[in-house]
Amino acid sequence: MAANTAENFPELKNDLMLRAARGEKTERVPVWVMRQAGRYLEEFRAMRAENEFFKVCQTPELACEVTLQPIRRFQLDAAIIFSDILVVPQALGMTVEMIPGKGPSFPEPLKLPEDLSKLDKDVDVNKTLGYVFDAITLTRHKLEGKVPLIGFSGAPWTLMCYMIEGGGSESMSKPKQWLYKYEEASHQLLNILTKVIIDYLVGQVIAGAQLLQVFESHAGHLCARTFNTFALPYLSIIARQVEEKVRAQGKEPVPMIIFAKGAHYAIEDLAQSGYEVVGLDWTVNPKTARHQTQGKVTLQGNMDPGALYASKEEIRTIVREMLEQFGTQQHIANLGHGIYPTIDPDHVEAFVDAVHSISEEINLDSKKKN
Ligand SMILES: Cc1c2[nH]c(c1CCC(=O)O)Cc1[nH]c(c(CCC(=O)O)c1C)Cc1[nH]c(c(CCC(=O)O)c1C)Cc1[nH]c(c(C)c1CCC(=O)O)C2
Repeated sequence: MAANTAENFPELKNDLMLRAARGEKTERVPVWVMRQAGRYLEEFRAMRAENEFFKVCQTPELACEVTLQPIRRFQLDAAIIFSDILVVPQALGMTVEMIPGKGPSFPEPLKLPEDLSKLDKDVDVNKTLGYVFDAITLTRHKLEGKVPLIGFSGAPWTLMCYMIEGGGSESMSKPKQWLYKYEEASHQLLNILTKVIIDYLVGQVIAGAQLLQVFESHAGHLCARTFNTFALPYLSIIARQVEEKVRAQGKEPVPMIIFAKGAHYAIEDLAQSGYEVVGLDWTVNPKTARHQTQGKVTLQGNMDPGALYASKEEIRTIVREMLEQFGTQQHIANLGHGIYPTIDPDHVEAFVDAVHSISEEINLDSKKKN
């Protein structure tokens, strides 16, 4: 079957991630790693030496290749399509550059409410982001059903941060000014983003994505009050409308993961916001999160990304503690944020293998006891 059509995909051989996300029983804990395709892999660095960052995103064959790199090396239970959250501001008409050693940069960030008129408000995602859909479809075929493929988008507040701040920042003071000075314009921008994000995520499912993760990476710059006003309502609309619109297109909805980094104050609300899975950063105590979410959702996370600097033996000890705290059901193991570029890939292997072998062992022990 042609690799460019979103049909007749190879049969899925490992559905652990999907079962865990839906709250079904799993014989071992599935695991994947945020930024699992990235600079800690020499084959990724080789690809980047030849190709500019957004060129990799925009070329389905290259994005597919990079997505598969960690899958070839490690026994991961999911692949995540190689792209970036900032392709959405690009689709809205903004210029984004990826500057080596610095990160993303917007030469013309939004400064005042009137700048909203510069954005393309009627984005046709098939035209502007069709390359991501093509990369997803190609990757679904090339994965040969080995593991499911995760699609993703940045969340409205997080994208608003970059579009106004113009890049990374310690304080995100410029977008925060908008929240307090230009409340109406802030909601206008968040609505523009929500609309395109919904279309974008639906398009990813139609193209073949089997789970979706929404990255609210800058939730930690908000407080409970601003999160409830400027982030949570939009996150809920996204979960609800993506499900409805996927169904309306005659497709089965896929499980959705919300990762709101730094939103420890919102875990109870996030568990009721329409997502099947709530991702936790490494500052959250798994037992507290279990208590707050009461089995309503699957939890994802949350080993300190820095723990991959520990020895392989120490990594096993840390993984065991993490699994004991989460329990082995309704859990998807991951780091609490993206992997650092200076991590030794052998330690990623130790992490992945430890999650599998230790969770299986705990499950067998509890079966024997019963
Ligand atoms: C905030 C954010 C961005 N991008 C993303 C987020 C949300 C996750 C998070 O909170 O980290 C999401 C993202 N970015 C990338 C992926 C690919 C899929 C994966 O393997 O996880 C995903 C899921 C590739 C990338 N995106 C980027 C890289 C490294 C840049 C390079 O290759 O030169 C990769 C592999 C660049 C990027 N892109 C972004 C930043 C701030 C940076 C620079 C930071 C850095 O240098 O690590 C924006």
